[in-house]
This record gives sequence, C-alpha cells and structure tokens, in this order.
Amino acid sequence: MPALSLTSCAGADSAVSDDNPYFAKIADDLANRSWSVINAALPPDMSLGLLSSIQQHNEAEFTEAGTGRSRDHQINPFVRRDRIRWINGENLTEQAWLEWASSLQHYLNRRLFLGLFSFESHYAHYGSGDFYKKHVDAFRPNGIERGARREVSLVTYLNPAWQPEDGGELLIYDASGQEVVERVLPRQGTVVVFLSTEVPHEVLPAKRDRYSIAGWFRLNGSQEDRPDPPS
Ligand SMILES: O=C(O)CCC(=O)C(=O)O
Ligand SMILES: [Fe+2]
Repeated sequence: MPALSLTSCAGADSAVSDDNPYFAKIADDLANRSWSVINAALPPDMSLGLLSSIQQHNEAEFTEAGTGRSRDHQINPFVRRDRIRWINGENLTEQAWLEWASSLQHYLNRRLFLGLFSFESHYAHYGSGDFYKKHVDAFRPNGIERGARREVSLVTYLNPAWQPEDGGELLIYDASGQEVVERVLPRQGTVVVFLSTEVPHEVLPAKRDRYSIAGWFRLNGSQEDRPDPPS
C-alpha cells in the first residue's frame, strides 16, 4: 500500500548527474516495497573513518536514547537500550557522511518527488545485551501534529567482520508488523533505507559492541508562524 503513494519517475533519471550506482537501486526499492538493503554501499574509507570517529568520543558524551519527540520524549529501557551521539560535521569524515546523505536526499527528491528537506543523524552504540524493540520511526500525520515529520530513515553499520553469532540483527517487518521480511546483519558498509512511517523494524540484542549510524530525512515543517528548523 505505501509503495503506491510514491511516483517513480524513471525518465528523470537520465537528467540526474549523481553517478552513485546504489542510489537508483535504493529509489527503485523504496518505490516498490518501501525498504532497501544494500551491502557495501558506503565507501570503506568512510565507514572506517566514522568508526574511528565514534570510538574517539568518550562514552560519557553518549546519552541514553529515548523515544518520542520534544515534550513526548521518554527514556524507556524496556524499549531501547542504545546510547547515542548526534553528528554535527565536526571532522572531515563526518562532513563526507553528511554530503553522502545530502546527495542521496537530492537523488530521492528528483526520482521520487519526496520533498525531503533536512537530514539529522546520530551514532548509536549498542553494548552487549542492548536492543531496540519493534517500532516505526514516525507516525502518519494526524492533522494535529506540527513540525517536520521523519519521512525516510537511513541506517548504516560500522563494525567490520560482524558474524551471525554476534546477534544485533535488524529485523524488517511487513506493513502489518507480523511477519519478518528481511534480517540484516549489521556489517560495515551495509546501508538500509526505508519509509519512516511504513516499515516496522527491531534490533535484536547485540552480543558485542555494535556501532551504527541512524539518520532521518525530514519534510519541511515550516508553519506560517514558525520557520523550520525551529529556533
Ligand atoms: O540500528 C539499526 O539497525 C536500527 C536502529 C533504529 O531502528 C533506530 O535508531 O530507530
Ligand atoms: Fe528505528
């Protein structure tokens, strides 16, 4: 059902200058089934740089991750246990990551007319035993909610040589949330992209330190009385 709401415009592709070979596959997958998993999609030097960047930060700089936005924000250790640190482009690797995400954003806007407006992302560290229960990253607008809703989620993994016995798999469910349609090993370079309101997913308990980045492309949340981003 969600796939129907996306109009894919293959013809526009030829006018797109980005030649990242993975972007077309991501756009096709989003249009056809709302989610995409691509192995080795992030350049290895970027994954390695991001891993060393996350490891250079003191654990004290990471905060317990919560759920819900602003006033509804809650820390709930029964739902998720990872610790996060927002990425602000403070070194060359982080800047390269933000540029990579920005070219994907522009590609998806041109191919699928998504109107993605901004991007935010954080490192996530799941220690041994940490998990994130089944959830969606955003709820469909209900006419009351204000602000820039998360539209497309982007996740990438930083651990080299992750093995099945290390746990921490990402489970992707069908729209009903009942059936697992894909199990993703959190291996360095793998990129997962999905429609934030449409794809229930879950992180199984990790059995060793699991390093990743989770990010979201948002729609423009400007209101007459309030510019986006809110000050
Ligand atoms: O790390 C993952 O595999 C997914 C993380 C996630 O679902 C989230 O941060 O919302
Ligand atoms: Fe999520």
